[in-house]
Amino acid sequence: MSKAAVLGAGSWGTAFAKVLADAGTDVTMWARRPEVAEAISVDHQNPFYLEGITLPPSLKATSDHRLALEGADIVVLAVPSQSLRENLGAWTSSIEPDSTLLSLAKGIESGTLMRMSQVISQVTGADPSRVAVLSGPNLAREIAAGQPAATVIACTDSVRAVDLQKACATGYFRPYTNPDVIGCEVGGACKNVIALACGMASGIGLGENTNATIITRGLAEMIRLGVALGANPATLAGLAGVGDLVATCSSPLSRNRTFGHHLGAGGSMESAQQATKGQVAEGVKSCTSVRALAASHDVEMPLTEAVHLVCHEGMSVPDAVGLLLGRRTKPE
Ligand SMILES: NC(=O)c1ccc[n+]([C@@H]2O[C@H](COP(=O)([O-])OP(=O)(O)OC[C@H]3O[C@@H](n4cnc5c(N)ncnc54)[C@H](O)[C@@H]3O)[C@@H](O)[C@H]2O)c1
Ligand SMILES: O=P(O)(O)OC[C@H](O)CO
Repeated sequence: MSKAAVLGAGSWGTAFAKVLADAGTDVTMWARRPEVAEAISVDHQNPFYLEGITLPPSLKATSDHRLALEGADIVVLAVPSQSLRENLGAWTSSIEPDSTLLSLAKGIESGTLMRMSQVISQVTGADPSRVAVLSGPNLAREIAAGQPAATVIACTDSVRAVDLQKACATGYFRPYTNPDVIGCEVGGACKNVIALACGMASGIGLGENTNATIITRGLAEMIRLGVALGANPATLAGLAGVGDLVATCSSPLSRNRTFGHHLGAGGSMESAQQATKGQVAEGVKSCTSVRALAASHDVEMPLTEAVHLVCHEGMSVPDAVGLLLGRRTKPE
């Protein structure tokens, strides 16, 4: 039986730990706060992030990362992108030498413009073949409630990908393997930015035509960037691209969409942060890093640019809409 450490006990870390436990994997979670670890181990609940969900009694949690990592052959990294490097620095010496490192985070690191798998290899020294990424239309609360969904596990080492697939396949969660790590990471990071744009549009009262237009043109941006970085465009036509875009851009459960909606409705960055209940809306920081990554590869990403201008340079949402619609016309 595989032994997994899930490092991070927020919404997705908790929901994915439940998936692993339901699949028969031995799981120990690490939570930053001891009270979160205690609620998971003793009450089989995580009321801080997934209120009302009962967790499997077999799921254990600790606030000591060394205990979680002891003997783990799967290490699941479930903290926000911008905190991964710092957290990994503290965890690296306790990670088992040949374990597989699975990233759940969907973002691009500010400043370095690195994908999460690159950060993981750089900080831990792990060969890239040991690093995997999980990404797809996976809103945590729906998965935790056992609603059927699929996902992609990307790893250049197909044996590790299949081992991970076995460790998390359940009657409600269907993982597909894919060797395209870059495509999965680009899809996961970019869809959050596009979901912010969809939320902004709904916040100013725009309807489904606008939503569909943003999703479709957002996909075009994502594919342009992915191809420039070496991704297979077919990955972005799959669960980790279109699939995740549709789920995140359409659901009120999405923190990114909710954040954007509050900005569109006239709220401040601070009130939008409160609306997401302190949980991470990765696109707010990643819009700037994705924009910079695109610029460094001469890739045009006008929606990403507009989201950056609204979030970080004080542009109003109506002005951003005007900017986008005022661009020169061109073939599709
Ligand atoms: N929630 C979802 O539906 C979902 C689904 C798929 C992927 N993801 C991705 O998974 C990653 C984690 O998301 P989440 O939903 O679990 O986030 P969250 O905000 O719900 O929880 C974040 C967790 O990381 C911990 N943490 C450790 N160091 C931290 C730091 N320096 N700053 C902030 N938190 C820190 C927090 O204590 C918390 O347990 C993100 O990249 C997100 O995009 C989320
Ligand atoms: O709540 P969001 O916007 O972070 O999106 C959650 C997941 O990434 C959906 O797949």
